[in-house]
Amino acid sequence: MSAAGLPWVQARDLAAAWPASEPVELPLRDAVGAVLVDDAVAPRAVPHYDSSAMDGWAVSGPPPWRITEEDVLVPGQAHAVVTGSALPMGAAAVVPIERGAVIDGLLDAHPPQPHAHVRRAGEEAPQGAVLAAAGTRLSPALVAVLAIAGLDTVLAHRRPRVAFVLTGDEVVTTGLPAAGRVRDAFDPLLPLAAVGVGAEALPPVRVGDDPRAIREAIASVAEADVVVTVGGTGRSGVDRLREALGDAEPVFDGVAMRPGHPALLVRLPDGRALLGLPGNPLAAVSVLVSFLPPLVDAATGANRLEEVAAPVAVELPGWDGGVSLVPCRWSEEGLEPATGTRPNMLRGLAASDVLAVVPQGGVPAGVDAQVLPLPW
Ligand SMILES: Nc1nc2c(c(=O)[nH]1)N[C@H]1C(S)=C(S)[C@@H](COP(=O)(O)OP(=O)(O)OC[C@H]3O[C@@H](n4cnc5c(N)ncnc54)[C@H](O)[C@@H]3O)O[C@H]1N2
Ligand code: MOO
Repeated sequence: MSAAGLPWVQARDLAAAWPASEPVELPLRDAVGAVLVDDAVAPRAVPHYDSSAMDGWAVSGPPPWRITEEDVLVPGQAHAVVTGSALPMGAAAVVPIERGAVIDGLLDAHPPQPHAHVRRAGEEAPQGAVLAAAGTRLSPALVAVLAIAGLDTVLAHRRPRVAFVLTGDEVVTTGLPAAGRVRDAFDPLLPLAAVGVGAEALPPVRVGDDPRAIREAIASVAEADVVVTVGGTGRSGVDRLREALGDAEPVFDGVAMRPGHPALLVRLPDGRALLGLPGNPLAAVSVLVSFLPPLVDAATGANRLEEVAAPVAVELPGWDGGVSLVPCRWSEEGLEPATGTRPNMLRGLAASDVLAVVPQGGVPAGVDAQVLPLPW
């Protein structure tokens, strides 16, 4: 195995330097994961009217209260309300249904505190408040905030669409494969991992080890912002990815990382990014988790490479050739490396929470290692 390749950190920086997509006006329904170009501002107070927080009666003045259907209350009057009802003018508080009794049209209850069970207009946000600042990635909860405030669209960099092109004549999708054949490991793992890092995943496309078919498959996913291929990154006669890529501009071809050293990133002639994952499943995930998050962040103009670190429970030895990505699980003692982590294996990954990034010198027990969270 060759140890040559671009240092892992530099390869991440190149992915993170990808140009951002053009901002678009997005309906809120499509805005989760998008990054705001402008501040999202409350067009009016939230909530925009005084309302009841309980089913019961809006009341004015001290008890007892005569029940009325008038929209304007004077002291001594009560009006039936449900949760969310606009309060009648003149109402000072709400008496919950379980705290009052009506006899002969007269409501009696303990006198409520002023504003008891009343939601005041503007109590969540005044008009003009910044609900989400420019540069914020919209979570589902933030989109709900914008919807409640009455917004319909936002100007944002939408989350990039990622297409997967899975190569390999030997890959089968059902049943027990014969010797020399292998069951597909990547659908739905890779699409869900892409969603987990903030992208939108298109259904995977499958092709054999044929350069023309690979080229056509890449062209067929024109709606994707990032194309991720799997397999064919090697140098054998059946590894045809580079041939399929033709004149695409290499950004990096080979990274000093283990597993995953054949990783490649190219700029397609139309400017889109193509990330090539090696076929070995653990290597493929290691490359995806290393380079898709910075590509997604860059596409949305976010450009943040968050570094998370945690102590390791036992020494993690280094590798002379570059960075090792080691599947680990959290324990009370720190990160514990999994077993079953050869590049073609998956059980160690399935038992892990993160990939620890181990530099050439290794990480002694008790010392922090950078970690990449597994995106599921
Ligand atoms: N002479 C050398 N041989 C290899 C080297 C090397 O440096 N010199 N590197 C090894 C490493 S490391 C890797 S990783 C692989 C890279 O392989 P490719 O990207 O060319 O991928 P394939 O040859 O197509 O497949 C490799 C392996 O992965 C399995 N595979 C492919 N697709 C799937 C799938 N959808 N689900 C499950 N498994 C899949 C495939 O059957 C092979 O077993 O090269 C090494 N060799
Ligand atoms: O580098 Mo390979 O990608 O170990 O399996």
